[in-house]
Amino acid sequence: MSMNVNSPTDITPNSHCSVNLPTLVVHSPVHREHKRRNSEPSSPTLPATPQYPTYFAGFPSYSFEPWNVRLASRQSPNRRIKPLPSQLLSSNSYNKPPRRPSSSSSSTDSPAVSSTYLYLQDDDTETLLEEEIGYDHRFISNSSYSHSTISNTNIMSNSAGTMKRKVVIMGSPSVGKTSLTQQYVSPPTYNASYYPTIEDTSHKTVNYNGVQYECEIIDSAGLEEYSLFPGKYGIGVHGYILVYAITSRQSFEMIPIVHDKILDYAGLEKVPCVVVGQKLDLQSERAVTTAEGEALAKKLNAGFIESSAKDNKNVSKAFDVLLAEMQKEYNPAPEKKKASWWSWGAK
Ligand SMILES: Nc1nc2c(ncn2[C@@H]2O[C@H](COP(=O)(O)OP(=O)(O)OP(=O)(O)O)[C@@H](O)[C@H]2O)c(=O)[nH]1
Repeated sequence: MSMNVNSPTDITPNSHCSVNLPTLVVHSPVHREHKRRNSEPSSPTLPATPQYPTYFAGFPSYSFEPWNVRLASRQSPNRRIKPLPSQLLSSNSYNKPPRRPSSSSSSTDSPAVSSTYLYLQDDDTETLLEEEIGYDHRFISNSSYSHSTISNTNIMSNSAGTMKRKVVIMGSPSVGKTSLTQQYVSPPTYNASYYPTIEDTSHKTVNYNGVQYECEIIDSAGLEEYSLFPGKYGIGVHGYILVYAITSRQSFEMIPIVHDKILDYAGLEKVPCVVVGQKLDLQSERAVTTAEGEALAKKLNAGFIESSAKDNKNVSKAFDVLLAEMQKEYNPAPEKKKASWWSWGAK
């Protein structure tokens, strides 16, 4: 606000005027932090806030201005950053979702969510201020913001205490993903003919380690090295079966690539996985040793098994290994109570 001042007599104690004075703006880290914490009030011209009635209810609303906000997901601080989806940029405002519970939380189960980082980009200094949020990727990847589909597996699927598990089977073409799935879901099923899969979903209820799981198993199309990772396989998925054929070196080399794509998409350091060396019956054509398979699985922090869908060998074990990995991640056994000091003396 400014006003021309003609002479000193124009200025009276009550005159509504101000004089243009140089303003010193200091953008200290404290100032930026203050800005970040007080980013709540937004311009009245901003479009309406999208509503997330169930999942995001009860969390404080965050409003951002498009020129200094950028949302990115990443696995670790040095990883590549995904661009902000246009629909979120245009929305400008959303409710902050709940934090992702850590695997050590006392909850019996955890939601299949991805850790995502939210960056507030300071317009003056380009400093990235970040805030970790627990975040379901459907939030950004589904342009219709259809939150009715968000899975929160903290909730038991029914009164009998069954837990839902969504599993995706991935790997190179023709390694035996479909054969493995079919043999598991409805044994004995084995088809020597090869029909490339586009996508197939099947269900099986299993009891593992005293817990009943309702598994949704998605048999995906074979991936090539430069295939784009299908985003839908990074959403609400609890675990992955990464399949190669022991007869194909190339399919084995695809495993870390697929694994990396999954982590990249999910923005996580770790996802429950089992590496499966398929076609175990074809020993004479073996191109990948068991030790190599084990070493790779260890490197990827995954379970490992070799199987033959043809002979129905280790097929259900492959799924059990994944269930074990998922149990470790989502519903670990409660820590044993430490003996208190007085109980030592009582012995
Ligand atoms: N010898 C042997 N052949 C197998 C085994 N599993 C699958 N096959 C054969 O390998 C071929 C491919 O099997 P699929 O199960 O269709 O492989 P896939 O990985 O689902 O293939 P895509 O749909 O292209 O991704 C078929 O001819 C199967 O009969 C196995 O354990 N042993």
